[in-house]
Amino acid sequence: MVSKVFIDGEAGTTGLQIRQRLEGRDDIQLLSIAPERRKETAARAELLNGADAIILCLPDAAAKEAVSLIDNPAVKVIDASTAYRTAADWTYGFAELDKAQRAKIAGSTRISNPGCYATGAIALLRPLVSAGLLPGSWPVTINAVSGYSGGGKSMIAEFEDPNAPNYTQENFRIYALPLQHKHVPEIQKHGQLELRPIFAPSVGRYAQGMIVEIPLHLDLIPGKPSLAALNEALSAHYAGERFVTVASLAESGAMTGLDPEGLNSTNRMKLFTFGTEGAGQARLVALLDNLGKGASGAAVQNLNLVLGLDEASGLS
Ligand SMILES: NC(=O)C1=CN([C@@H]2O[C@H](COP(=O)(O)OP(=O)(O)OC[C@H]3O[C@@H](n4cnc5c(N)ncnc54)[C@H](OP(=O)(O)O)[C@@H]3O)[C@@H](O)[C@H]2O)C=CC1
Ligand SMILES: CC(=O)N[C@@H](CCC(=O)OP(=O)(O)O)C(=O)O
Repeated sequence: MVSKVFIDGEAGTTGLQIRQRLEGRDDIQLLSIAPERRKETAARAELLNGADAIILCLPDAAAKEAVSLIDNPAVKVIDASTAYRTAADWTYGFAELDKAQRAKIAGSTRISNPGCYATGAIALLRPLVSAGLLPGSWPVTINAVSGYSGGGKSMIAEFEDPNAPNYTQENFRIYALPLQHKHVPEIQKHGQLELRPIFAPSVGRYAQGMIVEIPLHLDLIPGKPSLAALNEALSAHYAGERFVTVASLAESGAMTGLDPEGLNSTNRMKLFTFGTEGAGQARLVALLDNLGKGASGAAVQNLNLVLGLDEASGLS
């Protein structure tokens, strides 16, 4: 059976990458809208209701409008925006969240694709909170760096196009200084944190690739977990997963640095537990492609699940 898929916002950064991942597949027929009609309500409504599955790659307001245009109850929706990531009636599209999530995604018609930073942070936090190694009440801080494609077409122009009104020659900057980044609510909810985490993101002068890290004072945490215990809990949680892997303590211990571009163009994420055993501190790190497991790759993984196809189709 061939499933009909419509990507609303297919000309954007996330939409284009999803399109590239789906093109050439014989189990999927891509429905397209004429570029000049891509913002016309009537044209979009027809495709939004005529597809088996749709992927929304739009700003939040446009994503909400698209959802309001759907009246065919059979249509399966994957939304890449922030609009529904903490909504109770939507399923969070991180298949590796816990043992039940994959089946929940497969059985849902409303799936919110996680934020890129949130994917890394939740991947590190959730298993440790679930295993009781990190109390949900712990004051968590999260630091991260992203390539500029994370800001979509406008940020790509800011860094690449000297004629863009916002063109910059900066090599690096921190941002989200009022501590109100849009990913914080989903990190808090799906990371099972009672306290709102402090999130300190930054962007560098490279296109794509992301590092998300959580430093911990292990000696202050009840039970004083060891680095090995953290590493074991992460490894156990992701055992058998194809797209999320955990470096062994030996591998992490032998490393002298980490390149944020290391998993570019893949749907993979790798987790590391850095530190010196016995020294009471840990630096937990997630490496992923903000446009891969952080966006388009995850969207295709969710599409495969919801259509009952091989979860890894079109993904590496
Ligand atoms: N970039 C990333 O790393 C990630 C992005 N996302 C999310 O995905 C969504 C899309 O982001 P991104 O691809 O980066 O953004 P882009 O700005 O690159 O693309 C957005 C696209 O949506 C189109 N669009 C805007 N409004 C409408 C509308 N009313 N009707 C139809 N099309 C519309 C835009 O058209 P036009 O071409 O005219 O501008 C553009 O093509 C956002 O919600 C973002 O938060 C999620 C994870 C990661
Ligand atoms: C570098 C940069 O600006 N990144 C974006 C986040 C990436 C993104 O688009 O967030 P979603 O995953 O929620 O769509 C930001 O911080 O707003």
